Amino acid sequence: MDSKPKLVTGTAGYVLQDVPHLTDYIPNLPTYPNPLQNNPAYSVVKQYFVNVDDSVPERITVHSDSPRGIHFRRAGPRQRVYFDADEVLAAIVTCGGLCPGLNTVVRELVCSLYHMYGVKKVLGIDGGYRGFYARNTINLTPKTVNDIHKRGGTILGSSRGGHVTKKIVDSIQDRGINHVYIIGGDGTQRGASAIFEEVRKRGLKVAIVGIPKTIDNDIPVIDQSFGFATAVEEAQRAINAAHVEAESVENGIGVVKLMGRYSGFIAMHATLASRDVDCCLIPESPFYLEGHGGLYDYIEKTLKENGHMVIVIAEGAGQELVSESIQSTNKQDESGNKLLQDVGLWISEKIKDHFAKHKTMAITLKYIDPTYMIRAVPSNASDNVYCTLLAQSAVHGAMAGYTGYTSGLVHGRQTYIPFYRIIEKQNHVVITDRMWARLLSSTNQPSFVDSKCVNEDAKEDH
Ligand SMILES: Nc1ncnc2c1ncn2[C@@H]1O[C@H](COP(=O)(O)OP(=O)(O)OP(=O)(O)O)[C@@H](O)[C@H]1O
Ligand SMILES: O=P(O)(O)OC[C@H]1O[C@](O)(CO)[C@@H](O)[C@@H]1O
Ligand SMILES: [Mg+2]
Repeated sequence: MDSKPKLVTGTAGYVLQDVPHLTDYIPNLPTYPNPLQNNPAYSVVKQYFVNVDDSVPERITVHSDSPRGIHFRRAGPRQRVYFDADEVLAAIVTCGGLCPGLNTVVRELVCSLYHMYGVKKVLGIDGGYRGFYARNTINLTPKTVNDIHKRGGTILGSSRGGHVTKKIVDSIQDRGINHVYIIGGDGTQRGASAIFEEVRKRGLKVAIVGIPKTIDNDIPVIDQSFGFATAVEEAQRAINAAHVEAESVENGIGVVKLMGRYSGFIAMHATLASRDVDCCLIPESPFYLEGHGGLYDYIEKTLKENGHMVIVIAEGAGQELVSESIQSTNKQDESGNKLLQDVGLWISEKIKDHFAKHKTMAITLKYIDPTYMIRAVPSNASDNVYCTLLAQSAVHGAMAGYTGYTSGLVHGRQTYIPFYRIIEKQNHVVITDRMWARLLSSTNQPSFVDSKCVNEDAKEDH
């Protein structure tokens, strides 16, 4: 059975959704003074250690009569730790699709363990979850990871599928691993939660820590996932190319397909950043092609006014329309994620066919699909800083005996979030939210929705 959520309540409706601690199921664990107390880099910093009561609110927009609401435990170093440095054998694994910053997180986990806590035994698990069953692991030291943040991808390798909880925990137990840092998206965090439950059931002194990774930015609760900003930045190159191509010919249309299986954050942010995009189509906002207020109408109007246009489409957008014209295959990847039809190619053909058939105007359309280019690059400077803080927070938490949590940024503060909050749902663009309204007013595209049909319950402020 899954462990129960740990809730701490206080006055005025205060709720702390706390994370598990090793002492919840192992009594009388010895503690040690935090070695950072003797580290000149940290000991001079006033209030460096986090107060045990510090927590971060989930919602920061409040009214005078609002209850204090849900909070998460603030991340950071504690006065006392539950592991002696020599006792720790840490393992790091990267799972799921690539994302800029994976190598930075790996590097900073290794360096934080070594330099802050004096932990010398750190293993890299080769090729995702299935690597736990493999014979080989990769020895990680500050020297071997020194410049890996300059490279895209992950030096550890990654994979989809292959998660067998019991076999993974057997491997953790057999090897004597007692810190497990699991970097990955929603599927990975589900896997990490299952590993935590099994570890707890077996009563093992093993900290299981998740670090959220996804360029789709579809992990809930956290402000933004690492690598997302880099992916959005890289997407600008494709949009720029589409714009240059489109404005160089009469009635030129540039179509760019960007990643985003179920969430259109990359497309939305890339559009807002670029200002050259006239229409952004995302999975959360159904659209239609024909008739008044449809896409064809809008394209015709924009071309008449500007002579060219750029359309950005997220890979998961309009899948229901694609399935109407191409037979849906229901194919899945090894992790069980549905494999999508190529909506970029489909919409490009539809637009070309429409204008050829109706002969309203001659158009030239160029389709750009940067796919893996936006996630295979190394992380940019701000993502590198973000990855560093995430990794350091993850290590502080494990050393302090916390477990079963994802390390994440909430309103600009590092926190420890219980797995059940991370895996309960996916983060989506809320089309009744101000951010989408900002996009609509920047592109001037039709909203494709009838305001009367908007579900009031779906409204959320950002
Ligand atoms: N429900 C689950 N329980 C246990 N393991 C899971 C579950 N879902 C996925 N996994 C495992 O997690 C790993 C990664 O999952 P997935 O391929 O879905 O990528 P992800 O972590 O969601 O990242 P992304 O979607 O950003 O690429 C895989 O090894 C998969 O087997
Ligand atoms: O081809 P792969 O490796 O399965 O990855 C594709 C998927 O991974 C992601 O980048 C992250 O989930 C999605 O946007 C995309 O659909
Ligand atoms: Mg996923």
